[in-house]
Amino acid sequence: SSNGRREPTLNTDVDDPSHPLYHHRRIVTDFDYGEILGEGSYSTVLIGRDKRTGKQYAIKRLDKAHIVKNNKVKYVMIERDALSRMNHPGIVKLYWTYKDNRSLYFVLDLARNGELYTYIRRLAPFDLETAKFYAAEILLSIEHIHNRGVIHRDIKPENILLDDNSHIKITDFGSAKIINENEKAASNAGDGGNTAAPARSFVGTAEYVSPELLRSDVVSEEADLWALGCVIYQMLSGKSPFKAATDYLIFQKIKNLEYTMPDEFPPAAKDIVERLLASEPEKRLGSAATGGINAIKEHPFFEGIDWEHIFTSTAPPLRERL
Ligand SMILES: C[C@@H](Nc1nc2c(c3cc(-c4cn[nH]c4)ccc13)C(=O)N=C/C2=C\CC1CC1)C(C)(C)C
Repeated sequence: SSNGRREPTLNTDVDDPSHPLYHHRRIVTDFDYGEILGEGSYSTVLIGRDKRTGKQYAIKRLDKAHIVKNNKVKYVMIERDALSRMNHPGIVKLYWTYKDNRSLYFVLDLARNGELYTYIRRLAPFDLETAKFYAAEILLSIEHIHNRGVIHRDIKPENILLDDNSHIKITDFGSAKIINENEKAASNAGDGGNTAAPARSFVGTAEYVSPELLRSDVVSEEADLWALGCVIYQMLSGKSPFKAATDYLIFQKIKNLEYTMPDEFPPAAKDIVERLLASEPEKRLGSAATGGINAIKEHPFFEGIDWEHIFTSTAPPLRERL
């Protein structure tokens, strides 16, 4: 089988009484709705409580009219398809979807400790062990996303949530790209230049955008590894590597690879960040040419990480609990 079984996409005829999951479906009145956790451009994420079980979830509510008016239906379907393929502790799980006459609802894991961004802003620079731990969990989650034929394309501290035990949950697949089988095969056949449609229309968050996207080259999995490099840099320095007053100036810095390592930057981390922040995706640590994701796992920066058990281990104390 190909790497990562193709999970069935979320099957809507769960509303059909003959569907095996018919009795598991949910409707809007099954939940009490609580505080708003975050606002996306086309969505609101709020706390939902399942009236039957009392369990709390994050509920992403999308306004149907708004989505249709702004031609975002495709992105909503991609997000739902991408989320439905995921089955990993480091990625928010999608439990059900339902709709009413105004909105679409996604019911997902609630990550009670919020965004990694909040911790970086208040506590960075992290000590090396803490940065190593979170970098390892992010890497394993990115590996799973890629194995399920998805490129996230918007990995950043705001989309890396922390659960009750301060383990990560990657979220927001609204910018994801799904590599369908024949595209993957073709790009493996080496003519990736023209089959993997270069994602020109989309741009993630300026500070984490990969140089290949700015050159409007083909964007592949390596774009998520570039973003990982930015996040490691940010955990260990407190700021993202390519900062500037405007997006245009940020893009210039990225294209010219204009970033500096602060003096106090831990040497063990300097090398891996430099190898992840490689302009050419093929030369980037973790690309197929450099040995894939295993080449990252084997880097000395990750010395001592127990890859098999990290998600069930005790997360390092993030000094001050928010
Ligand atoms: C990134 C997103 N923000 C958020 N999205 C989700 C959260 C979430 C939780 C807190 C939080 C929890 N405690 N304190 C803050 C703050 C922001 C959150 C969650 O728990 N579970 C699933 C989520 C999203 C699922 C989505 C893939 C469909 C934006 C800003 C777009 C609304």
